[in-house]
Amino acid sequence: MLRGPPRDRGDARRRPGAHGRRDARRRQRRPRRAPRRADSQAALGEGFLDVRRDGRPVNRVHPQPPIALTIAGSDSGGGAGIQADLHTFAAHGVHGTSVLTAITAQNTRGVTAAEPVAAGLVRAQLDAVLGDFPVAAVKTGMLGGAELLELVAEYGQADRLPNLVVDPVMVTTTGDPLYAGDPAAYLGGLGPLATVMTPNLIEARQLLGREIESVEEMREAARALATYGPRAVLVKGGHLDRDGAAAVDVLWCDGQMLDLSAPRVATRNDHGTGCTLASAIAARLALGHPLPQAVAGAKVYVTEAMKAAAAWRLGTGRGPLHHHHGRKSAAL
Ligand SMILES: Nc1ncnc2c1ncn2[C@@H]1O[C@H](COP(=O)(O)OP(=O)(O)OP(=O)(O)O)[C@@H](O)[C@H]1O
Ligand SMILES: Cc1ncc(COP(=O)(O)O)c(N)n1
Repeated sequence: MLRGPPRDRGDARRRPGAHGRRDARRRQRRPRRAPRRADSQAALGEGFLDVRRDGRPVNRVHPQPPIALTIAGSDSGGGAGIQADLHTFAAHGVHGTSVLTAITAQNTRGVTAAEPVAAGLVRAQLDAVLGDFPVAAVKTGMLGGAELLELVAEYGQADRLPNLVVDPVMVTTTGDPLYAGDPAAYLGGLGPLATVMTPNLIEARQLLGREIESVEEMREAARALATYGPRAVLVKGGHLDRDGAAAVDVLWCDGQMLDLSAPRVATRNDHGTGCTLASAIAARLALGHPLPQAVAGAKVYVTEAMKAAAAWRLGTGRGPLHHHHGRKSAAL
């Protein structure tokens, strides 16, 4: 279990008196564990979330949450894109900011229309967010084509996109194309700037121009993609062996290969799994988790979100995940 600093128990415990003195004696006896935190978080106040074994964050009192940014398209159905990312940030106790790159007319059955946001307006959103908030981690999703990809790369090259998680979104679960540019531009443009790239099987095939049919070939693909400069590459195996017992992803990180396996959830609600995974990684990086733990924890979070939504019928096609599983509604 990843642990943060001890919980702030509130004013009552800080008042002088018997309990206060007893607590003070206990604190003296117990050696204090040094909190782990990212440098970028030092400026953001105390504390980050504990994460349970099942990946759900433990609710802690934060003087203020860290901030993450998603640069992605809107999904009118609320299952993927910006909407999934902001749900995921909120579920992790991270304040979400967003730069909209495209508007899609989309539901659980597919995409019926999509328009990119003008580059000038994307730039204005980036300047508005990055010029004001101390953003601790960034996730990119749908960029639509070369123009916005190059624009985002410009901000990365200027060191303005810390802890950059690049989800090279090219096509939806339902088979609709979301990227019109050359796949190689992803590797050249964002590869060297990425902390981690998270292609699914189809995207990894397009990026490398070769077939990937097995976990061993996913490992080779992760190694090959890492030569373009990202610190880590996660090749996702959601589309491999759909009838198998496990959903296996492979992570190449700092020269080491890790297989991340989770029980395969029997569900038709798998819309937005890739967006959710990438934004959960970004949220955990913003919270100060080390990279491999951030990726492993994010995968557990996605598995639990899939399980919790398996019986939902929110649309007639492939529905969204339950991003806030394990949490009570604010209306209760
Ligand atoms: N049925 C499932 N049960 C458990 N985990 C799954 C299942 N399907 C996908 N996953 C996991 O979800 C994450 C996203 O994987 P996937 O390969 O589906 O990415 P993606 O295609 O980018 O997602 P999306 O469906 O949003 O496009 C991975 O960790 C993958 O292993
Ligand atoms: C705006 C937007 N961004 C990303 C996806 C990919 O998600 P999925 O493959 O689950 O449809 C999507 N459908 N829409």
